[in-house]
Amino acid sequence: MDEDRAESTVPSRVSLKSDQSKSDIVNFRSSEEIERGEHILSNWDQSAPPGESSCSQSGSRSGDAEMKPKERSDLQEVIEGHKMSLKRRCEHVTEGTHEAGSGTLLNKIYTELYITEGQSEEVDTQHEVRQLERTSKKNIQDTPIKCQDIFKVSSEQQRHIRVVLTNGVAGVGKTFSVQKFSLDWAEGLENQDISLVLPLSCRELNLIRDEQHSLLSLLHVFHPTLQKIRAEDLTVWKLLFIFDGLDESRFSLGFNKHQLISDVTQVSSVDVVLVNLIQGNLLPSALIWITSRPAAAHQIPPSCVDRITEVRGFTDSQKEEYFRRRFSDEDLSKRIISHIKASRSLHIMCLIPVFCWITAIVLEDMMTRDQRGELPQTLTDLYSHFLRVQIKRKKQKYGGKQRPEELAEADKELLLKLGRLAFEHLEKGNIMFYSEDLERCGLDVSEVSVYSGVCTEIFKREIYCFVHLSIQEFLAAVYMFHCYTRKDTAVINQFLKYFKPNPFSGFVGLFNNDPVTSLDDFLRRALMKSLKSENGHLDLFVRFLHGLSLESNQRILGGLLDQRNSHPETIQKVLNNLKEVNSGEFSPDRSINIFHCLMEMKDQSVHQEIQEFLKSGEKSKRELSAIHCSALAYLLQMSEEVLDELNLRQYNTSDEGRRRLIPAVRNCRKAELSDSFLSMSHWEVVASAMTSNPSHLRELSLSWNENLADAVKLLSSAMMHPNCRLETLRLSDCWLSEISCDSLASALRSSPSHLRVLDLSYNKLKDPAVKLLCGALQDPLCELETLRSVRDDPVLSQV
Ligand SMILES: Nc1ncnc2c1ncn2[C@@H]1O[C@H](COP(=O)(O)OP(=O)(O)OP(=O)(O)O)[C@@H](O)[C@H]1O
Repeated sequence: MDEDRAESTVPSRVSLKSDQSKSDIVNFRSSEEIERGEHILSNWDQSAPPGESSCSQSGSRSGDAEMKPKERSDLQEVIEGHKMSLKRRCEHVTEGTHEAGSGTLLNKIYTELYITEGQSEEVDTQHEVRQLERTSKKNIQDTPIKCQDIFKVSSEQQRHIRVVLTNGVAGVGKTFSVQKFSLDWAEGLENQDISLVLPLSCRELNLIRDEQHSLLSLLHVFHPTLQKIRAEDLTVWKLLFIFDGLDESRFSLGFNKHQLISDVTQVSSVDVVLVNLIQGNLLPSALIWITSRPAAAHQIPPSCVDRITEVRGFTDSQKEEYFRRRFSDEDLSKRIISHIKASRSLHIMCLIPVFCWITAIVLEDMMTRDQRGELPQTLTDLYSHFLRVQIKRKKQKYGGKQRPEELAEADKELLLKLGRLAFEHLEKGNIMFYSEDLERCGLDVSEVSVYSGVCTEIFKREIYCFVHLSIQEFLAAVYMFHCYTRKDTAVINQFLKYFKPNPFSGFVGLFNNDPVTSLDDFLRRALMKSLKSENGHLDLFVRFLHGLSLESNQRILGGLLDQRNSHPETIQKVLNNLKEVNSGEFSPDRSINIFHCLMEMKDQSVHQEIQEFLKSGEKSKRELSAIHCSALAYLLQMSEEVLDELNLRQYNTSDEGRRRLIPAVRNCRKAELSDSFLSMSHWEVVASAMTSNPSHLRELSLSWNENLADAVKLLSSAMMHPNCRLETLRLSDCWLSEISCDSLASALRSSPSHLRVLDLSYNKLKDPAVKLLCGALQDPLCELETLRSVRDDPVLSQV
C-alpha cells in the first residue's frame, strides 16, 4: 500500500503535506528574464501529451467577439493547454513515495468535506486541535455548502460573490478542496462559466517576495502555459485566482495604505499587486478565493470579503466513507472503522482528515502485518505507532540491517534532532522553519531528505514544517522526555523555569529553578507550565508527555527513549497529582486538558465515574472533585445533545469545581452562573459560547456577581456578534457601573439584537447610567421587551 500520505500536487501550493519533487515545481524567473521572454516551462508542462485533457469545453467568453478567428483559436488553445496542465497537476496526490507516476488518483480518495458558511468562535486564540474538537460537531442548523458551489448564490439572493475566504484548521482539507475544485474545472465538470482557474500558492509567492512584478508577469511565472496571454485577455475573461494558504504568506498585506494599481501590466512589489487584486482595483470582475488557517484570516479586511466559509473536516459518515474509499479491502475498512468508533479520542480526532490519514497508516500496518500488538487507544499510542511505521517504511526503501524492533543509532539521533527542532519552535509558537533552523539543531538538509521514510513524510522542502502541528507537538514531547531520562538538566530547567507566586506577597514572583526531583515532579511542573499558556499551545505537548511516561508507549518507540521501568508508585503519584492539581485562575479550557492527560495515561476511572454520574441523574447528591468537573465539562461540551440548563449551584462540588464546569456553557440553552466568582478567563469562555457558530445560549444569569465591569464589556461586545442569539440576560445585584451601562446600551442598539429581557434590578443605578440606557431604549434598533428595574425598585416595566 503506497497511500501513506496524501498531499497536494498543485505545484502552486506546497502545502503542509506537500513535498513534491523539485522537478514538479515551476521554475521561477526573475522579472527581467520574464521581460526578455526567457521562460522555461516546467517539466510537466513540456511533457503533457497533446489531447490528453478530458476537458469538454473551454471557458472563453463572448468578450473576445472582436477577435480575428485565428487569434480566437490561439487563445482557445491556450485555455485548453492550461486546463490540461492543471489537470495533470491536480489529478494525482503523490502519497508516500515520490517516484514519478506513483501517486494515487485524487478522485479515488477524495471524500466530501463538511464545509459551512460563516465563521466559528474566537478562532485565532485557540489551539487548532482543541478548537476543532469543540466546533466540528455537526449541527443541524448549519447549512453545508459544497466546495464547487462557493461562488454560487441562490436565485433569490441578489448579491454577487467576488471574494471568498475559506477558513480551516491545519490539515482539515483546504488544499485538497482547492485541488478538487481545480481538477473538476480542468476536467470540464464544474464551474465552466469561469474561463481560467489560477491557483497561486502563498508559500510559493514568498519565493518572489523581493521581486517587482505586474499581475501579468506573475501569471507567467506561476503558470508558464499562459505565456501567450495578453493583458486585454485578462480583462475580458472571467478569471478565478486562488490563494491557498494565506497563513504561510510572508507578505505584509497593507490594505490601508498602498499604491493604487488598475493595469495588469503595471509593475510593482508583489504585495501591492496582490492587495489591488483582492480589493478589486485590478480586474474588478475577477473572482478571488483565499484559504487560510483561522489565525491568519484577519489579514484580509472583512469589507473585502463577500463570503466566508469554513472547512470543518469530516462528519461521522464522511469519516467512514474516507476509510471505505481508502481501502479496497472491505473487511479491513470495517475493522478500522469499528476500532475508531470504540476509541473516543481517535473518533474525535478523525474529524480532521489529516488524522484519518495518520490513523489509516497506523491501523492498516498493525492490522495487516503486526497483529500481535494492542491497537492504539490513545493519541500517544497512535503517534508512537505512526513514527514507527514511518521508520519501517524508510528501512524498506533504503534497506537496513538492524532488527525490525530496534532503531538504528542514526535514526534515533535524527529523530531526536527533529524533536529538538520541534520543541524549540513549539515553545516560540513557530510552525515553519528555514534551513538555518535545521542547521542550528544539527540537522543537515540533505540528510533530512535522504530519510524520506521519516522526513519526507514529516517534512517538506524549501520551507520546512511538520506534516501537522500535532506531529511537531509529539516529537517535541519525545525530545523533552528524552532530556528528562538523560537528566539533561540545562534543557529541563530552561523549560520549567517560571515565576511561582509568592504566597506572602501574592504579586511578586519567585524564580523557581529548583532541580527536578522525580518523574512526578517533572510532569507536574510541565503541566503547570502548560496551564499558564493563554492559547493552550502546550496542551497537546503535555498530553503526549504524560502518555510517554508509560512504559507501554516507550516500548512502541523501540529504543528511541531509554525505557524507564517507572515504579507503579511513581505512576500512581502522577495520577494523583493530575486528580488533585489546583488550576485556580487558569482558563477552564486548560483544566480540561488535565483530564486528557489522565486519559493519555490510560486512567479511565474519572471518565467512568462521570459516565455513571450522568446515567444516575442525581446531580446534587454525588460529590464531585475538580477533576470530575473538568471531565463533566468536557463530556457536556462534546455531547450531541444540547443541555437545557447548566446551573452551577446544582452540583455538589467546590468553587473550583464549579468554575471548571464553565466550558459546558458552550452546549447549553440556559446558564445559571449567579454568585460564582468567575475570573476573566471564565468570562472569555462565556463570550465564546455566545459567539460560536451555532450559539445555543438563550438565557444567561449572572446575578449577585461583583466586579463585573470588564466582564460586562466583553459580554456586551459578544452580544453584538452576528452569531449571538441571547434573549435574556440577568444582572441583578451586580453593582453595575456607568461604564457597564454604556456597554449594555451599545449592545441594545446593535442590529440584529435578539435580547428581549434585561434584568438590572438592585443595581442602584443613577444618572448618567440611567440616561445611557434610556437613550438605547429609544433607538429604533432596540428590540428589548422587558427591562427590569433600572432604579432602586424592582418593578417590571414594559418597554
Ligand atoms: N477531502 C479529503 N479527502 C480525503 N483526504 C483528505 C481530504 N482532505 C484532506 N485530506 C487528507 O488530509 C491531509 C491534509 O489536507 P490538506 O493539505 O488539504 O489540509 P489543509 O487544510 O490545507 O492544511 P494546512 O492548513 O495545514 O495546509 C491531506 O494530505 C489528505 O491526506
